[in-house]
Formats: sequence, C-alpha cells, structure tokens
Amino acid sequence: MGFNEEVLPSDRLMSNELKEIKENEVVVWVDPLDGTSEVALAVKNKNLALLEQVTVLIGIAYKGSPVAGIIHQPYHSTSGRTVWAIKGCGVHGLTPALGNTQKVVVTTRSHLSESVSSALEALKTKNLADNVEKVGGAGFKVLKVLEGCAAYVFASAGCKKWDTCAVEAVLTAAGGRLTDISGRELRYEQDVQLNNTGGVLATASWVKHQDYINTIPEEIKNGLPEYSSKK
Ligand SMILES: Nc1ncnc2c1ncn2[C@@H]1O[C@H](COP(=O)(O)O)[C@@H](OP(=O)(O)O)[C@H]1O
Ligand SMILES: [Mg+2]
Repeated sequence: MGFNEEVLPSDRLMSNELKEIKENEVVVWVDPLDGTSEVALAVKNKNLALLEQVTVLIGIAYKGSPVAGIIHQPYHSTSGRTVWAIKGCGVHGLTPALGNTQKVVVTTRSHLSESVSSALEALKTKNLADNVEKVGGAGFKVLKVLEGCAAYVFASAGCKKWDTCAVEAVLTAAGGRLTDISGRELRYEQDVQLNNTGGVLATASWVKHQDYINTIPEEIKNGLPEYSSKK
C-alpha cells in the first residue's frame, strides 16, 4: 500500500495531521471470510439460513488503534448490507440499538470450550446475561451487539486480529467497547501477535463494560494471558 504523493500533499482541504501520517503507521486487517465454519455447515446441511452469519471484514488501524471498519454481510436479507464507521464520523448502514429489555449475550457456535461456558455462567449469576445465543463469526456477533444484544463474550484464545479490528472500529463508533476479557486494549500494529490470546469482550453502549470484566472469574482471566504485543 502507498500514498499518491502527487495527490495528497496538494489537497488544500486536508489537515496537516492527516498529511503527516506515515505509511508504516497504518495497518489494514482483512478477513475475507469470517464465519468459515458456518459456510461449511450451510453447504453440508443445505441450511442456507446460516449464511447470514458470514461477513467480510476490513479494519484500518493507525498507530495500533482501529480508526475505521467495514463489516459487509453479503447474505443479509435479499441483497446484503455494508455497515461501516470512521472514527469521528459515526456508524453507517445500521442504526445502533440504544437499549433492550433483556441482556442477550452472543458467543461462539463452533469454538465452545470450558472457559467460555464458565464465563457465561458467571455472567448469568450477576444478571449480565439473561440469555445466551451461539452464533458464528466475530463480524456477525458484533452486528448482533449493534442491533440489541448486550455483549459478545469469548473467553478463549483462538480469535485473530483480522476478526476484531474492523468490528472494534464500528462498535467503538457506536459507543460500545471491545477489549480482551481482562479489559486490556487489543493492539493492531503490523508486528503484533496475531491471536487475541486474552479472549474477546465486546459490549453495547447501554451496558457497563467494566461490570462484565469484574464478573468474569480471575482464574479464567489468568488462564488467558496476553503475551507481549510484539512477536
Ligand atoms: N479454537 C479456534 N481455532 C481457530 N480459530 C478460532 C478458534 N476460536 C476462534 N477462532 C477465530 O475466531 C473467529 C470467530 O470464531 P467463532 O465464529 O467461533 O466465534 C473465527 O473466524 P473465522 O470464521 O473467520 O475462521 C476464527 O478465526
Ligand atoms: Mg474470522
């Protein structure tokens, strides 16, 4: 990727801050097919409804933080939809829910583990999860959070930076938050470790992120260490 230096510096409308961005400070994280297991299952079982859970994710990080994201959902309704956000410019393609009568928590359908189940049980006891829905894909789960679910909880280590960069940008623009399950920020520099080893916790704007962090038991958090942000 490069900048067209003949165009950008000559654009008088562009702020100095934007002109000063260096190429190596920008990283684009792409997941061309999020919800891979769901695609496989949809084909195997001829269950085309599962294709709704498939998304294409493009996230842009600047100095390690997500600043823009695109979540494209090709099989939404009849013609698909594209939900996107740029830091400071709001969310487009969907109107984020401002609350809900129930706190529905979404989690993995195909990568369940003991730590994921235990974290969900703990949240239920503190009324932070009235119901749990198991669905595929990081993109689809964050769309569910934007549309009225309270949180996306994945207390396990398999999720990657390309699963979370775009969705974090969109969720943050909607007033929500995405961290690991211990509340640590996820980093997106180009030489960062690829796995989100500390798990994923994404919450809607209308619930308290810290309540979810405080409720997930310490032994689960300690079982998911975040290694050095550099390889
Ligand atoms: N145990 C595991 N092994 C491999 N990938 C995993 C994993 N757990 C989570 N993931 C990753 O997290 C993403 C969301 O998982 P899930 O749908 O189970 O919530 C998956 O995206 P993909 O569907 O693009 O592979 C996959 O990259
Ligand atoms: Mg993925």
